[in-house]
Parts: sequence; structure tokens; C-alpha cells
Amino acid sequence: MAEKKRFVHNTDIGQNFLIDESLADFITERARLSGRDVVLEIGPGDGVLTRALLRTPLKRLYAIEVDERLRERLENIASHDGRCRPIFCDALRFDYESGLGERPSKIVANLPYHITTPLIWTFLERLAPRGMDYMLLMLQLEAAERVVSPACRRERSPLGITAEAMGSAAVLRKVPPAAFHPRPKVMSAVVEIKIEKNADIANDSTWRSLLARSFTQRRKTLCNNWCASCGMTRESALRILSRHSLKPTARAEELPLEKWFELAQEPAFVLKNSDNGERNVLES
Ligand SMILES: C[S@@+](CC[C@H](N)C(=O)[O-])C[C@H]1O[C@@H](n2cnc3c(N)ncnc32)[C@H](O)[C@@H]1O
Repeated sequence: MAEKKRFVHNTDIGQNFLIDESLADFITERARLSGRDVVLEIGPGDGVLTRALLRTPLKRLYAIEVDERLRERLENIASHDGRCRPIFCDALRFDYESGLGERPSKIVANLPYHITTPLIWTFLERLAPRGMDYMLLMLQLEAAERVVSPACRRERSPLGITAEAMGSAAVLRKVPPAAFHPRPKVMSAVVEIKIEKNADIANDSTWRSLLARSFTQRRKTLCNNWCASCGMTRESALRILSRHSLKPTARAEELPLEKWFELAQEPAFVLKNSDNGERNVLES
């Protein structure tokens, strides 16, 4: 009898596969998929979540996996369900604008943890403006906290502020290492992100550069970060802070969302989108 080849997990690319099937069911039930939904899964692995997704009435499931060793398993799943389209490539390099036959409405995935942040930025930049309005993602707990943290929390981040500006983000459930094989060394969490407004904001170069410059060094004040990253004088930085009723000692993590919207209107921070993130900071 032919022996089934043992799969050696490559944890360098986040291959911690879900073994708690009830969690896969929790995720798919929560995503409330209908026959109109085109779903994108990143990193289907050996297909635990993929199979659970295919038990829902979704219209189509695109599943992007980088590891060719999983081709046979995933193509086998697809051969039993014509709605499933596995794609073998790096999800960070994929052409989301023209590489899929249809526009995804939702992303449901247990993400590879080593590329969580660039992947979520990619989804916000390239898929949110094209109608993707819901993500249900398994993340490392630490990354999840950066996405959902409100103002004044140490974990507050540019990505979390942008998710808040676009709608809402919440941790639905914390998940222990025992839910995966092999067990990761970290806790995980299921995060729900809803996109309800400002679908283009992640592509706004003023917004992105303002956040990047303000968070350059988390432990420093906004004033120091702006002086170092924008070539702004201390007087200019203090004038901007005062105009927005912010203390000279304010730090990026302390600001509520409305202050970021206000600051993005400041001429000193405004970039043309064609500047493509290049520095173009005027003195205030
Ligand atoms: C955490 S595992 C999730 C596997 C499966 N969905 C599950 O829940 O058991 C992450 C998966 O992402 C894949 N992966 C890692 N880097 C990737 C990339 N750049 N593009 C696409 N898939 C990637 C890994 O091979 C792995 O299958």
C-alpha cells in the first residue's frame, strides 16, 4: 500500500494549521456568507477552513497559497466543489486588480502571521476600493491588538487607526496555541473588520505619510517625530499642536480618530496623491 507522504510544516511561512474544527465553524458562521459572496482566503494550507467555507452557500472561493506542496490537496478539494479556485502564488505579489475573475466581497482567512501587517494594508489599499467590505481574520493576538486598539493604548497603530477610519475592528475570540498544529508560541485571535466608509483612505498619501511620520518612533512625542521626519521646525510643530488643542508632549498613540482627520487637513502634511508618499512638507 502506498504510504501517504508526511507533510513537514514550514513554520517560517506561518504553517500552523488549524486543528480545532469547531473554530473553523465559528469563523464561517460568523462571516454569514450568502450566495452572492465572492470570498478570498489567503493561505488555505491543508484546507480545514477552506472545507468549512465550502459548507456555506458562498458563490465563489478564491484561495491563494504560496506552498506548491499543497497543490494536490487543494486541487482535490476544488475537484469536488467547482466554486473553489485555488491559486498558487505569493499573496503579497498577487495582482488583485485583474488576477481574479470576480471582485471579492469578503476575506476570510487564517493569515500567515509573519506577513499579517503588509497583507492587511494590501487588502485595504487594493480590495476595499473595489467593494470588499468585510474581513474575518485569524491573527497573532499581538497583531490583533494593533488593529483594534482605541486611543491611549500602547498598541495603537497606523493600521488600527486606518481600520477605525474605515469602519470598525474588534477581537471576537482569543485562541490558544492548542488550536493549531504545530502549536505556535503565541496566542491568536479572531478579528472582525467592517468597512463602512472612506474606502479609499488607505491609498491617500497624505493620510499614510502623516501616520507614518507621527509613529516614526513610538516613544517620542509628535513634535519630535515631525521635526525628525518632516524637516519641520520645533516652532512649526508646536503651532500645529496648539491649533488642534494638543499638548506639546502629545504622542501619536494618544490621539482619537477625529484628531487624525483634522491633522490630515493641515497644509504642512498635505501631499498630492501623485507624490506617491514622497516628502513634500511645507512649513506651517
Ligand atoms: C496559519 S496557516 C493557515 C492554514 C489554514 N488556512 C488553516 O487554517 O489551517 C498560513 C498559510 O499561509 C500560507 N502562506 C504563507 N505565506 C504566504 C504567502 N506569502 N502567500 C500565500 N500564502 C502564504 C502558508 O503556506 C500556510 O498554508
